[in-house]
Amino acid sequence: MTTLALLESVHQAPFLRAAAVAVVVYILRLLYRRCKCISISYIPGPKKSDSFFGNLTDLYFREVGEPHFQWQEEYGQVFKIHGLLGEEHLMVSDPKAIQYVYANSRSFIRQKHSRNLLKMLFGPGLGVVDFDDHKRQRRVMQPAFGSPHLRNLFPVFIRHTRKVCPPTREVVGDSNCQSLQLNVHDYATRVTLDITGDAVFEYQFGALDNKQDKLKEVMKNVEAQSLGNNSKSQIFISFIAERLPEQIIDIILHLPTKKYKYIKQTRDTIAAIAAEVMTEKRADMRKYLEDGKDLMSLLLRANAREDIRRRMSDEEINAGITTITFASYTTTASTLAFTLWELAKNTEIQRRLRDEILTAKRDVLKSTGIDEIPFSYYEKMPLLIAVTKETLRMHPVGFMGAKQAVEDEVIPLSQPLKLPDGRLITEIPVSKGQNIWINIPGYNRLSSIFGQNTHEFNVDRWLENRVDDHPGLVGVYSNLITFGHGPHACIGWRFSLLEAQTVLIELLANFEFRLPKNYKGVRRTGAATMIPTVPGDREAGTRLDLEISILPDWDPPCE
Ligand code: HEM
Repeated sequence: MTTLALLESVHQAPFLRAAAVAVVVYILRLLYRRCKCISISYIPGPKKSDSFFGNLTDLYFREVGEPHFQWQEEYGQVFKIHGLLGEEHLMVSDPKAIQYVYANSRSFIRQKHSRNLLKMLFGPGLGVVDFDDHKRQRRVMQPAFGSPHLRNLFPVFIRHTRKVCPPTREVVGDSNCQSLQLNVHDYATRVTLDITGDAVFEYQFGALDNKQDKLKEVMKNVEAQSLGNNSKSQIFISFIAERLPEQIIDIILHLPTKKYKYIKQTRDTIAAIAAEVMTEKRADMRKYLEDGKDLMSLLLRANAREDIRRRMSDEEINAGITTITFASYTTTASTLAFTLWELAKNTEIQRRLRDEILTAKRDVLKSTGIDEIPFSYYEKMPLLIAVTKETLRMHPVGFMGAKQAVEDEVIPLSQPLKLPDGRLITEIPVSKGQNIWINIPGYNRLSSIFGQNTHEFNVDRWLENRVDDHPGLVGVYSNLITFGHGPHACIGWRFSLLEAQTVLIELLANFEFRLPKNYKGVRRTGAATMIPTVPGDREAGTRLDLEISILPDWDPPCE
């Protein structure tokens, strides 16, 4: 193609025109930033792996954690990595720096490509909006995720959890040998989707009854095949496309690539479900205008307000439903699957945890006559809590802490950083637009916080050493950064803990989990969240196979 023909096609195709403008603006911005001199060039860090893509190929193509741990080992808690076209990014696992970046939500917001991707998928929901819009939406939704309301939701958790066991027992029981290899992620996804729908919106997805095949199929594809970047050309297209002005990002969804085709399919499917939820609830509007603390009542009451400072628009409510659905069920399902994987590898811990669960069940049955451990009792189950914390530490599924400075800022450090010329610095000035990655996998493995051998799954660090006794560190739960920190920290962390623990109790009381006979490992793959995949076979989608067998002599049975 001649230069003239190329220019002509750029001129004629709106997307190419927008892309060309984005590249030019980007290069000018880069040059401007270089001239302005608040540079981080002097900070040590890994060499580029690729002259064009910098270290982004490490971040996207290697297993989640591998580059994070390697660089942390080599350069410490603060280092520089290379982005596309010579851009320089900061990566931090320093607790004080993390605290500062997360807590100052007016100075640091989600990186633009990540914000655009979420906006494309869900619209202007929590996680995408910032500043006053974020404060307003968060204030409306918060009561639905507080401890008092969760108490009301517990029966919903139990109801759906109990639906997992009978069909699984049937499938395993029919297999002649009383054990079977199953994709546990699939079961976890179905139960968390059903719990989210019912507990949050009183909507019955029916995934455990195989009613929501379309959504499940779409979501399986979107995570494994399109929300990450699987090739250099995908990194490049995402780089351009997801940096376009927010007002026109929707045109990207018409790009003829597999990635955006899946994203569009997903968006259309979940938007249709959100619209269905809204229509259904509006038909029964009076019920929601009362004093309920469930999310639907809170959203619809906010929608009906006259005061625009407290009102939520139809578009925001739709975005709220889709954001919560996605943020809730994918994350908790993968966390559950990683928990079962750790228990399959550590059979002695699995045995001890099952003992704790069965003892609790017997105690409760004896004292109350009810075969159901109330959630207030979970606090008296130290191993259940330790297994949960250790899994969240080892496998933080929301692994991408992609932040960007909105203005020139100075980030403080908890310990001095030694520069190559011998100088020690205790803070890092950054300029407006600087990309910062919170090294979430790396922080969760810091031995200064979590003790020795942090790459090993060891529940004793929580039982004996009480590593969460350190006061004033980061995170909303036990010094872990897994649920984020500050105003944008996970709104559903308590919901997720209660849900995962309830499902785990039921599964371990009924089944034993082992590594499958042809076990080839599990790959922690980066997409929008961290998902388990089969090593060397991303096309197989999100998958974690384990060998399951029915436990003998469990009484009373699960339903
Ligand atoms: C193990 C399960 C989960 C993990 C690891 C997780 C992790 C996270 C993280 C790290 C963030 C912060 C992102 C940032 O810094 O911008 C976040 C935000 C969020 N999470 Fe979760 N999450 C989980 C479960 C849930 C559940 C169950 C819900 C809802 C029921 C939920 C809803 C949200 C929402 C709405 C946000 C955006 C909050 C905001 O920007 O104000 N998450 N989550």
